[in-house]
Amino acid sequence: MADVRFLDATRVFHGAWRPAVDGVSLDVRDGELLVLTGPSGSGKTTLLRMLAGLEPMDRGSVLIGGKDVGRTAPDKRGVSMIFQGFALFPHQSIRENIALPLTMRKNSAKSAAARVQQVAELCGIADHLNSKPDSVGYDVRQRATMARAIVRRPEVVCLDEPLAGSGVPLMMRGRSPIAALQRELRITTLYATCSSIDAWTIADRIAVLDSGRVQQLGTPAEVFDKPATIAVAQFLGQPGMNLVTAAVSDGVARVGGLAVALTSTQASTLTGRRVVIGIRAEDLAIGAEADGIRATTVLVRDTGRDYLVTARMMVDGEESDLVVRHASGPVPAKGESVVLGVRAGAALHLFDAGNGVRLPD
Ligand SMILES: Nc1ncnc2c1ncn2[C@@H]1O[C@H](COP(=O)(O)OP(=O)(O)OP(=O)(O)O)[C@@H](O)[C@H]1O
Repeated sequence: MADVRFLDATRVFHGAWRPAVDGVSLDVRDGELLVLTGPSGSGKTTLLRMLAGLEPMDRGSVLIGGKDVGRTAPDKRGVSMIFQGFALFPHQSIRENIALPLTMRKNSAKSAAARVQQVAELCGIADHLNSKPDSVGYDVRQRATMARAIVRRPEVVCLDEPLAGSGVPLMMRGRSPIAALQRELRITTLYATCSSIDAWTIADRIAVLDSGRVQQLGTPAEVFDKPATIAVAQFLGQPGMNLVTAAVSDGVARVGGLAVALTSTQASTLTGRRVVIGIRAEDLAIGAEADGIRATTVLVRDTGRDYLVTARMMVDGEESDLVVRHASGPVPAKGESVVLGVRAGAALHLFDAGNGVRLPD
């Protein structure tokens, strides 16, 4: 096993107007499950492919276990890469699927069989080796995917959207056997996903990418509680954070009936005269404050547990939508006027509207 270090890793595809991966410096700890997340096209796959040696680097370097592998052939890097979906061949048994990386390298049949058995036992699927992937459950299929990834004893495993297209329902995805197995095996793993929910539930640490750059690196709680940029705030959470632009005068940001006093450090850090106030849906309440934000309900969605109410407000002549998680009390009808207040004790997030960076708390 090994740690991984990207230093200024950069990849510019021919004809592209900006780098796909743009000066990424990132340390992945030995034995860690690091989730790379961010919107589609943010550079997750390209970064993994650079680590695996499948994509050249235009600048920067990548080190595995302290060794620069820039000139090391992909099959000598000790990186195992699993692409989208479970990627198990349906017509082959689980035994054959796990053995594939060995048979492709012409290992002797005897040693391959012994290694497959060993890995299957390690992954808790020895009883299913003769089954076809479609005839076993979700848990076994994920474990078989991981078994195939580690059969050649890699130093690092890369999983690129392993659940995409797998038909795994969202409610099951948080209970990830891949993540559970990774914790048992403690093999350094990079896991790319567009799903902030997957990232939140399985990661030791999350790296949020946007436009090829790492926006923030931290534990799920750190990143969720204190998003470093507007891009991270928008991306993480279901629904994403409400963001409202407010003008600042005399150290106070005002929008609708909402007034937020900036600390002196925040005021001196601000590069312009506008902030973006971030409020999570669960931190807003309907009809809580007479001096709250006046808005009109435009959409009400029943989640089964509560309601997500979208209310439209006008800010400087422009429409802006806020989503409120509404768990109790009368549900407003579409078209109804409402007043939105910030719940007592709720965390408000302040960002510099000029550069999108979080203001110091
Ligand atoms: N082979 C390629 N040639 C040209 N451009 C590419 C190539 N591969 C990726 N890109 C571009 O590089 C950027 C990053 O793509 P990448 O696939 O790494 O992002 P991603 O975050 O993994 O997205 P997704 O989640 O959709 O897979 C995108 O703008 C994409 O269009």
